[in-house]
Amino acid sequence: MFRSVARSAVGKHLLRRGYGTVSLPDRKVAILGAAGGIGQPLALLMKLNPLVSQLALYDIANTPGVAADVSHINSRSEVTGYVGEDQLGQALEGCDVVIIPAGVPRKPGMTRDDLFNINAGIVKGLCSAIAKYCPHALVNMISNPVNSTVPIAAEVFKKAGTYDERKLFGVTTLDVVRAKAFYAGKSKANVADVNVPVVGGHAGITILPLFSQATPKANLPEDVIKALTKRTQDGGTEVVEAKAGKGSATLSMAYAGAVFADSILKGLHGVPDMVECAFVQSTVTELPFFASKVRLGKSGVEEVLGLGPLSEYEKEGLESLKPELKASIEKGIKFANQS
Ligand SMILES: NC(=O)C1=CN([C@@H]2O[C@H](COP(=O)(O)OP(=O)(O)OC[C@H]3O[C@@H](n4cnc5c(N)ncnc54)[C@H](O)[C@@H]3O)[C@@H](O)[C@H]2O)C=CC1
Ligand SMILES: O=C([O-])CC(=O)C(=O)O
Repeated sequence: MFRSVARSAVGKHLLRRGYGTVSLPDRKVAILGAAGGIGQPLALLMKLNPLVSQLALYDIANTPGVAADVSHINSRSEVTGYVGEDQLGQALEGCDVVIIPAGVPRKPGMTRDDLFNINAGIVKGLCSAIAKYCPHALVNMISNPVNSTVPIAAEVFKKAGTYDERKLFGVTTLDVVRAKAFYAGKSKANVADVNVPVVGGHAGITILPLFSQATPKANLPEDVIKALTKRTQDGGTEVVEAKAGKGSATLSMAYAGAVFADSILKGLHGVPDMVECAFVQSTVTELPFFASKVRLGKSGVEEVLGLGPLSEYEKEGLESLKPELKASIEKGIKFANQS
């Protein structure tokens, strides 16, 4: 364990715009896979979050350096690095939120499902440890294929008797981030004002942006909506190809992961109306897991919101995505129960 203490002078009594003037509670956040392409910038961004008091950085290698580096930033949280499986328990103990970007990324020509064979086992092992050491933590799953790793996590928690559907999230925020950026580009709206829900799952056609509900309204023609939809669905592949064998999205994902974790922490803190899209246990469709808007609160998911009115194009997209999403969910459930 590598403890690098750089407590900020302001301690837990913070006076920050947006966080209120009251003293902030202690919150421990762990990042599993913290030395990776996503893990490192995500560690940086979580170090900047005043709602975090303890930041535990865990990986199978290289965490001491990342923890030492991040710990020198003069913000609130105390940073501790943990390396190797025998330190995983210490990293997790007392955690309120666990963020998981552990596992291998895609190379050109691969689908997210091609990562299943390696990442399913990694996620299963990490979730078994979460069930043991911090069974009440909220879990933000980034590792791909999210459409399968979230069901794997749910099964592991069910077997351990710790499953709480309000506390498990597949992080699909990057799809929303991309949809917002691409829509702003076409509609000429101020990107900071743009909102676009993205539902379904997190792979190819299972990613369904609802541009008919995008705000500010722009009345974009059908061919532009179709092109925006395709670009959002292929956003990950666009980055994988541009990186040409050096991995997939890391910086935009770290940003998205930090945005989502901030909303989760604000929900825990009682900030009202925290709504994010996420891949959660759901009855919105006949599928057991589905990404849609969820209202976040003191126990995690407070309410899974419905899809709202869909255009004909989106209705078709919804029906087309279901078989693939169903198969990915079932693959995860089967894996968790057979091994
Ligand atoms: N949900 C989403 O929107 C996105 C998900 N991803 C996924 O995130 C994952 C990580 O991507 P990168 O950070 O680019 O990969 P990376 O290879 O740069 O980093 C992964 C890290 O995980 C660590 N790791 C491997 N096994 C581990 C274990 N058992 N316990 C703890 N750490 C372990 C590695 O040592 C490495 O540091 C990939 O599966 C990728 O597909 C990537 C982008 C977006
Ligand atoms: O495309 C990938 O493999 C990584 C990912 O999930 C994304 O960037 O959306």
